[in-house]
Amino acid sequence: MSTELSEAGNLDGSLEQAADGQTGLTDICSGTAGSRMASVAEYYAGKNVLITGATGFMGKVLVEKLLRSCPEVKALYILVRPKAGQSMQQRVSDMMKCKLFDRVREDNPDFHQKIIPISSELMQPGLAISPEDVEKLTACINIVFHCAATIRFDEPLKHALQLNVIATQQLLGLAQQMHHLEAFIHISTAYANCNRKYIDEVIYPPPVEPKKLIESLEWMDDGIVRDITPRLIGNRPNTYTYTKALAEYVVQQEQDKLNIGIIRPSIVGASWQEPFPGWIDNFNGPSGVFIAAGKGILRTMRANNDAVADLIPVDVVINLTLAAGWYTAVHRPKTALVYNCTTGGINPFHWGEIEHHVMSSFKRNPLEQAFRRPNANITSNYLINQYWILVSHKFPALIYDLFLRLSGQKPQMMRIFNRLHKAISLLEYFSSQDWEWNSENMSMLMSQLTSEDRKTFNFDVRQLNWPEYIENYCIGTKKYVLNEDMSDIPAARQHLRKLRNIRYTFNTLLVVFIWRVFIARSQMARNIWYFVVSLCFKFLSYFRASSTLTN
Ligand SMILES: CCCCCCCCCCCCCCCCCCCC(=O)SCCNC(=O)CCNC(=O)[C@H](O)C(C)(C)COP(=O)(O)OP(=O)(O)OC[C@H]1O[C@@H](n2cnc3c(N)ncnc32)[C@H](O)[C@@H]1OP(=O)(O)O
Ligand SMILES: NC(=O)C1=CN([C@@H]2O[C@H](COP(=O)(O)OP(=O)(O)OC[C@H]3O[C@@H](n4cnc5c(N)ncnc54)[C@H](OP(=O)(O)O)[C@@H]3O)[C@@H](O)[C@H]2O)C=CC1
Repeated sequence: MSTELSEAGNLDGSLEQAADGQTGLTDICSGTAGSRMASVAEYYAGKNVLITGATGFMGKVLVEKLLRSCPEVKALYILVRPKAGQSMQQRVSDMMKCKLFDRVREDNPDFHQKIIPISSELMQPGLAISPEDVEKLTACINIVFHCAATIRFDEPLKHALQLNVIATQQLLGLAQQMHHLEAFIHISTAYANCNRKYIDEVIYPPPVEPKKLIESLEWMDDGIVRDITPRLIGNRPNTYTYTKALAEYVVQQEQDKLNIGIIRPSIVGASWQEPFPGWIDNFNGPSGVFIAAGKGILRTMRANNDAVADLIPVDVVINLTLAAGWYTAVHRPKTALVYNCTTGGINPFHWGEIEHHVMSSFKRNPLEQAFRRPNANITSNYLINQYWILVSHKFPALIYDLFLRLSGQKPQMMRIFNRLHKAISLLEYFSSQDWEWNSENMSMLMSQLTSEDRKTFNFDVRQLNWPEYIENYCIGTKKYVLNEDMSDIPAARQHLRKLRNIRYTFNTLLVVFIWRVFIARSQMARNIWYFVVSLCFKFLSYFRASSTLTN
């Protein structure tokens, strides 16, 4: 069945035309030449904006930036579902209380009036939006930002397809009913085509015709789908990148009916400048790795020191997204424009450098209650990594769990390491190789902005100072993810000193113990020991004699 499905996709000649969606930048624009162009904030003034995924990491930053830098925006309609026992209203009200919105709150304490939550479960038919809400949205929305997705790397294919592809199709259907829609901006990922080494700003032919895949998976039970997933995703590492590639194709299919922009960010990290340097609220991507290393839990990971670490700050992605929304609506490109939102080609930084700066930052600003002193190394060698996993992860976990057991507590360290190893194994694909992205459209977009907009919606990553960014990122994980207080840093340093002393004591005891075992069992070890000790004595007496002579 898997072969049939993938072959069906690959043999479909019409798919090959998808790549032809690329058009020269000079002939894509129509309309506004000659007249004074509205600035980005002026464009959003009086507009009704629809956002999916507004409760997520990037969605929240998008909502915040729109409210802060486009204060005349009319309303933000956000699609939200109830979750984890919380109603939609409760979730939105909690979100608005979050620290991220402090600056907006200062500027406009009533900012919440502009946020209009719409109940929606994207996995349901019709996105589970009520008919009244559909009517409201189709009557007033001017621009759509589609951020919602499952970003889990271990998501079962059916689920990932339902959310990342089918929900996108449904949203496109809704968008087509909108009477005043000016632009549809879809957030994809720079890794949608990670099966290629060079990635252009085009939509590549999808690995399979999405419609055929959807029809085929419909009748299969979860077990069959799980079995054929590796064959279907082929040389992509997970269902996430696979379904994001399919989603791009689905979006492109509507380019004749809608003005479309597709944003492809690489690895989205903490904010660079706005609203605060280092803002981050999750463990995804590198953040979890940094935290695990800062806590002294993670000591080794497979990554290529010399590979480019294509991190991109979340505020850069959002600034580019808003600018792309403006450009798409104002210039109405004839085909969907793709923006590779990456740093590697413009201001490259490597995993080896990240390792160095993360470690030194956590030594200066330690996390509270670290398990061990932060000291992580990356290596591209499988065997060396396995060795360090054994010595620096499993062995200490075993000892710590033994200590917990003896003191009547529940052992937990081995379980933590097993989860960490699972997470890391899913990330290593991305940290062990590099890709080259063309990001001409990012430069083109920048050239279209006024100098004022270039400052307000800054996505010029040439200005990014990596060591400073990484320092703020690490501090951000401490402040905003772990909710640790900066005033506790002296205590955290004291804790690290204690850990260092424990390590020295432990190492000394270990050497003495091993030596005692050897001495007790082997005549040769005893001879070596006496030889070394007598050599030391001779050296000491020579040293003493020569220093007495010189005095
Ligand atoms: C050696 C140190 C020096 C550093 C230098 C080297 C650094 C190398 C870093 C390499 C990073 C490479 C990153 C590549 C990313 C590619 C990006 C592609 C871009 C994208 O488009 S999408 C965004 C990326 N998506 C993700 O990152 C999602 C990955 N996560 C998952 O798929 C799942 O969460 C995972 C890892 C399978 C775990 O699943 P599960 O066991 O079911 O756990 P939960 O998700 O429910 O989470 C439970 C609990 O754990 C916390 N958590 C989640 N992830 C991590 C983590 N990586 N580290 C630590 N903790 C983590 C999570 O918040 C939950 O906490 P609760 O308190 O809520 O229970
Ligand atoms: N983070 C990264 O490194 C990168 C992300 N991207 C892309 O950016 C976009 C945003 O990612 P990010 O903010 O990090 O992801 P998050 O996981 O933080 O947010 C996902 C959002 O989607 C919503 N969502 C998920 N499932 C459903 C559902 N069934 N019904 C309604 N809403 C749902 C979530 O809502 P809820 O709160 O209810 O779960 C949440 O608001 C995605 O399209 C992703 O592919 C691209 C490159 C890198």
